[in-house]
Amino acid sequence: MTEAFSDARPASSDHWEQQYLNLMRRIRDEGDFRGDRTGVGTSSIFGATIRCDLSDGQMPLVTTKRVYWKTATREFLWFLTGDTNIRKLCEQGVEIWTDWPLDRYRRETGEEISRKDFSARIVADDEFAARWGDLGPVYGKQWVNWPVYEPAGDGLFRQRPQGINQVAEVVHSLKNNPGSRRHIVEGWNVAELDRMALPPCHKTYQFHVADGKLSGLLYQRSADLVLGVPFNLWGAALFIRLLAQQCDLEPGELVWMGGDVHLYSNHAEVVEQQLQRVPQGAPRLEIARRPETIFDYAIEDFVVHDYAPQGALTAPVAV
Ligand SMILES: Nc1nc(=O)c2c([nH]1)NC[C@@H]1CN(c3ccc(C(=O)N[C@@H](CCC(=O)O)C(=O)O)cc3)CN21
Ligand SMILES: O=c1ccn([C@H]2C[C@H](O)[C@@H](COP(=O)(O)O)O2)c(=O)[nH]1
Repeated sequence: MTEAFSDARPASSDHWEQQYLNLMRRIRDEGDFRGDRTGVGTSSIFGATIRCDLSDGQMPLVTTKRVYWKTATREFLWFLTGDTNIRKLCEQGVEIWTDWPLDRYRRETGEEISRKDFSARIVADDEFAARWGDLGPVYGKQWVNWPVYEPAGDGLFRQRPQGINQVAEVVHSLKNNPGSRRHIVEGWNVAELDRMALPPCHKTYQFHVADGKLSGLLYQRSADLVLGVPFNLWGAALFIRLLAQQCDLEPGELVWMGGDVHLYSNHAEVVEQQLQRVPQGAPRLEIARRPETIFDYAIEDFVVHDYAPQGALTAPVAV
């Protein structure tokens, strides 16, 4: 390659987000079109990787459209509480999970309530929230309270009052045995999948320490590239940042691996618009406080610098 040619390359070609856009383009051009569970239809490929450097506060925050990183952060902090009821999300104006309980409510009662009214009722009415707002034993429950059963004699089993806190265990293992190959947080509890509103998509996190740096790998079995993945990349990077801070490590790299990575057919127009855009800037996350444990962060602790996203692109979510 000549000097002149290499200078002519757009500065963005080594921007991490180019991997995201290249994947989007590849699925658009080469994906297998099929009907899917939601009835919307997708183009899909199997197996993809995105790698992002997290040094100096860098975050994989998509710049070619506005991504609500505070919403994604609130969702992540909610996972860490172990809560599985959408009420705490709705209270904060986070509606990304509301469509699933709403769908069930409409199906079971036949009532044509709007999403706004449903969410308001979840917030206002304890009993209603308990009856209709729970997603089943999804992410948070498995992360911090994976159920354990122990023999109770006579061939019977009882559930231990406290399940396994995988997140606390990973903090412990990172601090005490950094070279371990077993730093894993798993959401795929096979025995409980049928009680979950949706089986986990970002199902397996693995962490790795080398040279004082903490890297993380997320295996996501099913990936809505337009709506879900920007949130999932943020969440996975945030997970690394929180663990790194708690364990006195520097953030290393995020490796994202997708299984079935897809574009919903009703996102086609958004995809075309987004593919015209060029990634710009390097947003950074500052964590303003170091709380006692990984379970004590609050939304106010997070400040994003240098995020000037291109215009919002809205797309419908397939339920
Ligand atoms: N089809 C589908 N895609 C998903 O990404 C997804 C699911 N289902 N089901 C479970 C969760 C819920 N997630 C969601 C749901 C909605 C948005 C969404 O509508 N995002 C908009 C608005 C964000 C906001 O309201 O703040 C966006 O423009 O990113 C994102 C992630 C991710 N997951
Ligand atoms: O964090 C998430 C949660 C969900 N998704 C997407 C991936 C799929 O489009 C749907 C889930 O449908 P399944 O039939 O269970 O695969 O939600 C995501 O991308 N990220």
